[in-house]
Formats: sequence, structure tokens, C-alpha cells
Amino acid sequence: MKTGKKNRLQKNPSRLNIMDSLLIPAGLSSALRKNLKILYFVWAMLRSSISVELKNMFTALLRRTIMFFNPYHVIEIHERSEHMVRNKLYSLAKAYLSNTCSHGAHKQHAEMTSLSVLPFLTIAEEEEVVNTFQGAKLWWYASSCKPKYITKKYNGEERFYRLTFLKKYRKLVEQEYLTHIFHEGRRILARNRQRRLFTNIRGGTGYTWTCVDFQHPATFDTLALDPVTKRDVIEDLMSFREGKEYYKKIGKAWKRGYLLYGPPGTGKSTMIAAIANFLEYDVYDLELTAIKNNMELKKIFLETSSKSVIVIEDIDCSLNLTGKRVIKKKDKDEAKAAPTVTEGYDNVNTVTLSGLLNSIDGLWSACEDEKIIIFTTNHVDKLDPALIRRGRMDLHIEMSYCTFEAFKVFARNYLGIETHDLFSTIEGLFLEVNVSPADVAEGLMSRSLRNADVDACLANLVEVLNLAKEEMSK
Ligand SMILES: Nc1ncnc2c1ncn2[C@@H]1O[C@H](COP(=O)(O)OP(=O)(O)OP(=O)(O)O)[C@@H](O)[C@H]1O
Ligand SMILES: [Mg+2]
Repeated sequence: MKTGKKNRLQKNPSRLNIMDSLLIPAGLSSALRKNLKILYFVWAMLRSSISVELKNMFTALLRRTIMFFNPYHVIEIHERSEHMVRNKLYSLAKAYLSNTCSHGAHKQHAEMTSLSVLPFLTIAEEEEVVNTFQGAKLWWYASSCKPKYITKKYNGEERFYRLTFLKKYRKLVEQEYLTHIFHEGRRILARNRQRRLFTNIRGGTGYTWTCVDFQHPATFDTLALDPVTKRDVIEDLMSFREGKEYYKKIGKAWKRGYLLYGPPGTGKSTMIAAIANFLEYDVYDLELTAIKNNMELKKIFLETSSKSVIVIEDIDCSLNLTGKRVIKKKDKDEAKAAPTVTEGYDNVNTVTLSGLLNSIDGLWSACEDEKIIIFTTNHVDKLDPALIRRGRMDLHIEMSYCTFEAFKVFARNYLGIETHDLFSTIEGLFLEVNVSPADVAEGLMSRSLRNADVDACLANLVEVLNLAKEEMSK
């Protein structure tokens, strides 16, 4: 039994505390090990009969001797740091271990919180796993102890991980491995996080963000878009996502602005959902008309979290953002529908163009990173150039009427076909008519067609396109 324990300890030094380590150091000569054991034996004999001072002295001496000969270094990551504040690194290490090596443990815990989408497995207490990093072997051991600081609110056990490795890897662990755990842990948590769709509403005490689970199924695969534009957007998003170091190097906040413009039903909102799903970000759908003034707007912008897409849909309708243009009498009725915009000075009860620009710039300079802001509009020409200049809206994406290439995405997704006899007719019609992707989608899947076959769906679309052609010629 004892030998079994000893063998196990030799395999995984992370289980050992300072006294236990008298039994291990695998790298030590047998003579040294023997001497240390004698020392330990003497200590055990004397412990009960000597004074406290002597006991402390001897313990310190023993500890230093062990430290000197012990080839291992230990880092403990506790669930709570000083003053019982949750230690972020503990949760990140937990996520990291669950993903990389929790399968090595004999006993695991399955966990799922209201914020995660999938259950994940963690190492149960008193279990150990081995991880390797750049050739270094690292032992992890999960355990719990009495917390150092016991408060009224928290007096239970405190969990911790003990990470043990050979002293020669200390620099590697401190400078690279811990950072690796931090980034990987964050990535894993973000991936397993239930993403949210936030909207701002007015409550009794002012505005507030309220949220629901974000479960829009749109992806770039289901988005019917000209293939070149689609590729450009995906590449832009990918370089944004991986651009943390680059943005830091050039001294720019890690943010990007997109302007989506085009006629109704061309997929602007669908594109936003596809972007959020691609990046695995939350979405903040900002309703400008619910905001009272510039101060409120700034605050609400700053309350958005990292890894998010902030959306202002139909920006031209949300506010009368016509810059310094004088509102003509005949435009006044139209403008009444939107909150008043005062140019030149900031009225306390209005949201102004300069207020919006300042909020965006404030957001850009705020410390929370990784945000994308998207404006959509049906009338790009109505927007003030200052609002959409490069640097604020870096990429302007035109969402246009359906093309034959975009139609093929619908055909693949809705009907499961790559080609059909009617394709050449449809291709010809697309050159003659302007129909939105929304109309094409409806033409392929209207209620009467739910159980119809491919031929009937395509024939219906041809009819829709012919009708549109007639309308156009009228
Ligand atoms: N490019 C597209 N790819 C896939 N589906 C699309 C596309 N465009 C439109 N649709 C379909 O049409 C519906 C309406 O599209 P969406 O709401 O994205 O258009 P929009 O450009 O935001 O319109 P609006 O300007 O009126 O807000 C979507 O639910 C989707 O099913
Ligand atoms: Mg829309």
C-alpha cells in the first residue's frame, strides 16, 4: 500500500506538500534521500518534546533544506485571492484544463452554468493530470483547503490548483505558460458562452440594457452575397480577430466600424447576425430613439462589453443626422418623427450628431477591446460624411439586389441543388430585374411551396422574376 502511494507520488510531484517532498525528489541521489529521511525521522521524534521556538527554527531549517534539494517548483492558483476576491486566473485555468487534459483524470466533474452552451468537464478534487508545453512536463493537482481569510459571507472550503514543474522550466512557465493559459482559457470560455442580444430600453431610472439569448442561425454559408464581397468581409473579420498585437503595435484601439448600405431586404440585418456568429460575439442592438441625450448615449456605449458587435440599424431614420444642413420647411414633417438634432451646440435633451461622433470616438478610446460597430442604412447618401468617414466606418459594404451567384446560395441552402434546367432562365432574368434576396427567398419558400418539389419552387421563382420584370417595364 505504502509502496503504491510512493510510486504514485513519484509519478506526480504536484500532490506533495513541503513535508511530503522528503519522500520524492526523483532526481536526488539515494544518499541524499537517505539523509533527508533521517532528518525527517529525527524531526518526528523531537516535534512533541521541544519548545515552540525550537520547533519553528527546525521547521524553517528543514523547509530550506528541502527547498534547496527539491528539483521542483510549485505555483498554486487559488479560487479566491486576497480579500476573498475571485481569482480570474482560477476560472481560466479551470477552462484550460477542461479542454486540454481533464480526460487524464480518473474522476471528473461535469458542469454547466446558465451562461454556457455546452457542459464541460473539470478535474475533480484530489485528482491530477499532466500537461506538456514546449517540451516541459507540468503536473496539475486539484484540491481544496481552508481559506486564509474567513469572512461571514464566505467560510467554506477554498479550491485551488497546484502546478508543479522542474525548476529549470520556471522562466518558461512564468513568462509563457501562464499567459498561454490566460489566452486559451479566455478563448474556451468565450466559445462555450451563451451569447446575448442586448437592447436598450427605458426603465424607471433611465435607460438600461436588457438581454436575451442570441440564437440567430445566419452564417456566411447561408448568406446570399456576391462571393468576392463575402470573401473580403470574412478576410477582414479574420484579420480583425487576430489583430490584437497589430492594433497594439500601431497604437490603435482594437475596434472596427462597418457601414452596411443597400435597399430593403438585401440582407443587412442577416449579415450582422452572420458576423456575430462568425466572431462568436454578443450583439448590442442600440435603439437611438430611446436615448434622451448625449450624456446617456456616451454612458450606454461605454457599458458595452468586449467581444461585441454594436449595431445601430437604419441610422438615417433613427436620428435626423443631416449634419449642418438647414432643415427646409417641407422636410420638417419628416424630421418630426425622429428626435430633434441640434447642430453646433449640445442641448441637454437631444442627441446630436456631434454627440454621436463623440460617443463613438469615446468608445474607440475606451479600454475594453475587441468591438465592432455596425451602422445600417437604406440611404447612404443621406448620412453626414463625418459619421461614415474611414476610421469611424472602416469598411463600407454595399448590399445589393440579388445576383445569380447569390441565388445559387439560396438554391443550395433551400433546395439542396447545385444546378437545374431552369438555372439558365433564372440567370437571364437576374440580368434584367432588380429583386432583393428577401424576395428571392420568399419566391423559393412561400407557404404554398412548403411541401412542393424543387421544380415547383423554381417555377414559382421564375414567375416572381417575370412579374418583377413586367413591373419594371411599366
Ligand atoms: N443576402 C441574404 N442572404 C440570405 N438571406 C437573405 C438575404 N437577404 C435577405 N434575406 C432573407 O430576407 C429576410 C430579410 O432580410 P434582412 O432583414 O437581412 O434585410 P435588410 O437588408 O436588413 O432589410 P431592411 O433594410 O428592411 O432592414 C431575412 O430574414 C432573410 O431570410
Ligand atoms: Mg434590417
